[in-house]
Amino acid sequence: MIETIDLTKAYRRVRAVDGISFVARPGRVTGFLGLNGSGKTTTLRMLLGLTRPTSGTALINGQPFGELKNPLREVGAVLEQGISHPGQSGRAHLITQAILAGASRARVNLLLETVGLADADTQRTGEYSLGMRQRLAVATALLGEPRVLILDEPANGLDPEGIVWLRELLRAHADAGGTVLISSHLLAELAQLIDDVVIIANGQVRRAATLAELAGEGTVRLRVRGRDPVRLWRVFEEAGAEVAAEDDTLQVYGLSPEDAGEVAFAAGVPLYELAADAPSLEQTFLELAAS
Ligand SMILES: Nc1ncnc2c1ncn2[C@@H]1O[C@H](COP(=O)(O)OP(=O)(O)OP(=O)(O)O)[C@@H](O)[C@H]1O
Repeated sequence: MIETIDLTKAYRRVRAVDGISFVARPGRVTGFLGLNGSGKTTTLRMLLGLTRPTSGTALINGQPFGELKNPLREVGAVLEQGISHPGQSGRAHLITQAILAGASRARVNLLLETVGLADADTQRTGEYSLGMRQRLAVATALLGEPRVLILDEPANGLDPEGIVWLRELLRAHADAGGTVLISSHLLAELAQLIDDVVIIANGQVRRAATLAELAGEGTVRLRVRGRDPVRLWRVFEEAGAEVAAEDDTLQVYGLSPEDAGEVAFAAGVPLYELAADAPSLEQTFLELAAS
């Protein structure tokens, strides 16, 4: 379980994180989403005891990171910056980290298999691709068999096969009762991976929901074509809609198809086409993340 309560980090000029409260539950994969600079990394760093909050609380399994008795056995993390020495092989890196985490050589072997690096274990990490480095970082995070996983932009650099691998790994972790918090600036990148979403903007939570709930939200877009686009544009705006044009088709936001039809009828403009597009998840995310 991960919980933040009114968590805040102020730098001299910026409130990087501004009163964030959310929960990531066991058995669920939670996507932590926001545009660049919205405060994701700062929040994750506070959860991991790497940045001190200005105020508020960040808890892992009910305790601040600094008070965890055996942190490497409770929480594993993949942060954005590289973690390994470029001259060290993947295996050597994992063995060093295993000593810190109190993990066995057998676990190192198992994890090299799990993350698909068994055939590249003696290669220097400096020669690894970005995707291989992400796999090594995930293996490192899993060394202490932690129940909580925190991953900052782990999908960066992964090819489609890597995304499938990550999805299966995170799903198995959550199904076994683990808690997973995974950040990204693209919802599309995580849509296949996550159960819940927490969307932040300017250091504040804009929406916390299940992915299924979010899929039912967002502004429906109407595509309208009629005899007199200029007049249609005006009457739709007068009815409170936002309107944009693409060739002779109007894109209308904020009206139902029924209302748009009635407005056009009242204005005496025959319609040739009226279609409603459900918003994509990405569009709904952007509406919230840019607000
Ligand atoms: N050490 C720092 N000193 C001053 N400002 C900082 C510091 N760290 C972060 N910030 C600012 O805080 C805000 C949030 O940054 P943060 O890195 O948490 O965002 P992010 O959502 O992780 O973005 P990205 O996806 O680009 O990593 C930004 O405006 C950033 O410039």
